[in-house]
Amino acid sequence: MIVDEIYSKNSERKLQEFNMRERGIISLKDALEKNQNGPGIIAEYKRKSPSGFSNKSNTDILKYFDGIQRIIAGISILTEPQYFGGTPLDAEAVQCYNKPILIKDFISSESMIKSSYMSGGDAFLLICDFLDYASIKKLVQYGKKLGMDALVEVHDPASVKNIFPDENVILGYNRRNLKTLKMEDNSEEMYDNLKSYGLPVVLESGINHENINKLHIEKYQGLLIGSSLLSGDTIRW
Ligand SMILES: O=C(O)c1ccccc1NCC(=O)[C@H](O)[C@H](O)COP(=O)(O)O
Repeated sequence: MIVDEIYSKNSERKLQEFNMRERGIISLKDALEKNQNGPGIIAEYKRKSPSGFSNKSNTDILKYFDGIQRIIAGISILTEPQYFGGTPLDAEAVQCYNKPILIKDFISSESMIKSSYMSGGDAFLLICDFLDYASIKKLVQYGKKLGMDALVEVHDPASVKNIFPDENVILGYNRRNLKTLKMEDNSEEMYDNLKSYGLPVVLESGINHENINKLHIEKYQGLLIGSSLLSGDTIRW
């Protein structure tokens, strides 16, 4: 499975050695909780993805965020180069918008969290479908020491047992099954379970102008949107 491959290559990733932060931490969790008029949009930047997305319309990252900075609550950056065409330079570059930056890499170690922090990240991703409870707990607590929030994401209902709820945690439901790469939306069934933790919940993947009014988005504190916005889609509700 591609995602297993990505995790297995984490040990080969070149980590950020120099502190490229230009500002203090901006809490993604606070930004989503403060967002009044409905869910906050977390706009994701990527040049490509394993499910076949290729960014042809917005190849200039700063031009892209110049254009949408007024309508978004946060920024998601994939710095992974091989599968997403990313680089830590993307995270460093978007600090200028003073929006919370989520490093959406497949984080599996404290050194990757530290590297995300040094690149300008304010939050990081932990995926319950691939990391066990003990790892999620350890990494959430390490990130908390740096002042960072953790987006603790699930797709498979069986992975909910790996959630470690803490004050720096945001929960995410990924509509995409990262084991099959298929969009398998179980959000109706999963939402109440996730909401019972009393933490903000973000809906992720495959959100576009055609389905946004069918996804009951008013229940969520955040929407994580990549491909459709990068392809020029207009998202409004
Ligand atoms: O997007 C993929 O193809 C993908 C494949 C394997 C693992 C993760 C993948 N994407 C990461 C994400 O979760 C999405 O980039 C993010 O939720 C935005 O999704 P979208 O709006 O559909 O681009």
